[in-house]
Amino acid sequence: MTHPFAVDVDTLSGMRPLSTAVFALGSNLGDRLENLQGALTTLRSTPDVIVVDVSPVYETEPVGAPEGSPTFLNAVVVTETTLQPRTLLERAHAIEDAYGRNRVELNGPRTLDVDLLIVGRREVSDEHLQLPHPRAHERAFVLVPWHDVDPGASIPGKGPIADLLAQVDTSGVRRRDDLTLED
Ligand SMILES: Nc1ncnc2c1ncn2[C@@H]1O[C@H](COP(=O)(O)OP(=O)(O)OP(=O)(O)O)[C@@H](O)[C@H]1O
Ligand SMILES: Nc1nc2c(c(=O)[nH]1)N=C(CO)CN2
Repeated sequence: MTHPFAVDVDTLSGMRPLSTAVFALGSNLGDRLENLQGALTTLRSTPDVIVVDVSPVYETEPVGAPEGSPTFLNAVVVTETTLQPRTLLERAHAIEDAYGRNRVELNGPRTLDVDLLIVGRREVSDEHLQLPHPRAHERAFVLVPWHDVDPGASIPGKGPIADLLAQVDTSGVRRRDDLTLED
């Protein structure tokens, strides 16, 4: 006999809580806008991920990259999702791979970089995933576009992004109103 309080797996998965997951997109190789657009389109079509905000596109000076590296286009995408952090990282890697990302050269030019900045207030630290992203709080190319779409956001353990933004040098970050990511 079925227990009167039995709950099947589908019902349980339907009850998973929504978290805000924020992604940073970056490209400094190939058709940079097309690469960011491809990442956004793929995120939009990812089951259990709802895109709620997309930042303007910024042209940014490379940080920590080899001398003479091309400038990046960067943007931030805010989502609501029931997926777990590790699953989100897998989705991010799959999107990078689909856009020809070569992950051999550290900080080298890349067609597409998809970083997971936060997943709600989750903190994760293992060899594959760190949450919040360990460098998000110090990166103007992340904080400026993120602040545009969610000025009240915070990075767990680091504080409100508005405060973090006030502490970074934003001179290498220039909004490109002529370039927009489409729905
Ligand atoms: N929050 C995170 N988002 C994305 N990747 C992460 C995160 N935490 C850990 N990683 C790991 O970092 C590894 C290297 O990532 P990646 O190649 O994108 O680094 P990078 O873009 O060169 O530098 P950075 O991590 O500073 O942006 C990935 O394989 C991934 O497993
Ligand atoms: N301006 C800029 N600099 C970077 C970027 C990036 O997306 N934009 N990504 C890096 C590694 O992920 C290293 N340096």
